[in-house]
Amino acid sequence: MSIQKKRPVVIGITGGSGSGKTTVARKIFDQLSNFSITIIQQDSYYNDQTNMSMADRKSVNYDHPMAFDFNLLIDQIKHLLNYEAIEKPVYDYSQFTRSKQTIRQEPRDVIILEGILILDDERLRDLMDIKVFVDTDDDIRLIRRIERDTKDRGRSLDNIIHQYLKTVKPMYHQFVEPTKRYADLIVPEGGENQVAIDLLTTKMRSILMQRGNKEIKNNFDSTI
Ligand SMILES: Nc1ncnc2c1ncn2[C@@H]1O[C@H](COP(=O)(O)OP(=O)(O)O)[C@@H](O)[C@H]1O
Ligand SMILES: Nc1ccn([C@@H]2O[C@H](COP(=O)(O)O)[C@@H](O)[C@H]2O)c(=O)n1
Repeated sequence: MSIQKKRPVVIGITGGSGSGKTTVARKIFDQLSNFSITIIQQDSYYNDQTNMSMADRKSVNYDHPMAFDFNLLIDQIKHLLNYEAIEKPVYDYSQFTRSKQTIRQEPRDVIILEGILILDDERLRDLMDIKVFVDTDDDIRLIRRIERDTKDRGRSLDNIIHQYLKTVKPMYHQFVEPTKRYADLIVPEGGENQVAIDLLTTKMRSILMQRGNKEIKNNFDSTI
């Protein structure tokens, strides 16, 4: 086995809202926690809308590729690939824009990139070693979204249903679902699919070994 130049492994995990992307990302994180590892969420890279009125911010289509700052995301992933730290933006759902604060993200050997449209941009796809699509039926995703957005994002049922019918569902079928063709692996049952999680972590370990990335015992430094 030839040793390649040390470089972080990037795994992209996509799928519709509520499909189980975050759950899969966390399971991979846990299984590879002996490596230096982090999760980057595409939601952190929603456009900065500080200069817009609240009414305008609320009317944005958050499921369209134009809602995201892909240039910043790609630029920051490239820095992490060069083992350079970044100042990661923080998204504030309550304000529908980026917060003033940023979080310093130190470089890691494993980068899990998770979000609804990460496979939509070819430049971003080209930075990934493994691409995964979490495939979950629309009705299940809607139920999960209702539960999450009422509890965690303070949204009303009327608002969630209106947004789902107006943008979330049509954008899923227009932009998210078509990126399935770029995936190396399609995972039904999301985080409950232990076989898929094991296959992915085994492959990632093998790439990490090939690149000379070492396991760190008691890796207290790993962050999400
Ligand atoms: N396979 C599964 N079975 C049951 N519930 C799940 C499963 N995967 C995820 N969930 C739950 O569904 C909700 C949405 O999952 P999450 O991973 O946050 O989705 P996403 O990141 O794609 O929006 C969470 O409450 C999570 O616990
Ligand atoms: N202000 C916002 C920003 C985003 N959303 C929704 O978040 C979804 C993506 O996040 P997941 O964790 O669910 O994948 C996306 O479908 C947006 O509609 C929002 O509602 N409000």
